[in-house]
Amino acid sequence: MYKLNGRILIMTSVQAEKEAVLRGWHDPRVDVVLAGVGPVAAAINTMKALNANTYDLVINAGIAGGFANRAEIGSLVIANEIVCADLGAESPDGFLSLDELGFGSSTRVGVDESIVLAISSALSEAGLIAQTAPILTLSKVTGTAESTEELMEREPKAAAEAMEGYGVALAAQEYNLPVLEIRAISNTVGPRDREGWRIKDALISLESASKVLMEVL
Ligand SMILES: O=C(O)c1cccc(C(=O)CC[C@H]2O[C@@H](n3cnc4c(=O)[nH]cnc43)[C@H](O)[C@@H]2O)c1
Repeated sequence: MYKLNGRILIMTSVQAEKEAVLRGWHDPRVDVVLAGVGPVAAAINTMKALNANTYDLVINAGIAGGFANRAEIGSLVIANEIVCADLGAESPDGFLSLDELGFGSSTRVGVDESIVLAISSALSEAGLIAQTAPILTLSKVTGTAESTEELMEREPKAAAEAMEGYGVALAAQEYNLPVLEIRAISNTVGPRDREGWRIKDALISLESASKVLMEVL
């Protein structure tokens, strides 16, 4: 069984996500801090939080879009890799990541496999629908069939996309801290349909997951 010894920083993008986490996770070892929306705000605000206090683990938690037939609405995805999916260059032959362009900055951040395994097993044992898979970070919500298809082809293992994970992960890396990204699926990635977002359902899943995380970590 995995048990963390120390303090945990949880970054959520908005207040509703913060409240969902705090409804599930009552723990003096935990601070839940707002990251803002997007990877840049998330990196800046995570750095500020890490500057102000000492932590042993950083978690980015929130809602996300799930790719069709990979992650259903209301289910949970725990990142086994945090991938920056739009940092690079378009070309007639497809997207070129920063790594492929030779800038030497990795756009993929790894996670501690033992923590991820412990969490996903505990979530499944608690009866929640959970999987581990890469989670993509993008600066904008994918909103057309073409860009969805391109992304799914380019990242065949990715189950979800959100907008903060990579920013939070880079800040955690600066402090040599392990990082996790946990997302509850609110919508299916595809042509923009804001009415179809099931935010309430996703926030309930996030609350349930937080209860389990409190027991595991
Ligand atoms: O309107 C509300 O009540 C509300 C409650 C909680 C969260 C929100 C947000 O709009 C959060 C934005 C946040 O969600 C992530 N997200 C969700 N779906 C996607 C997606 O399909 N593609 C990319 N990001 C997505 C993202 O991390 C945003 O920061 C509203």
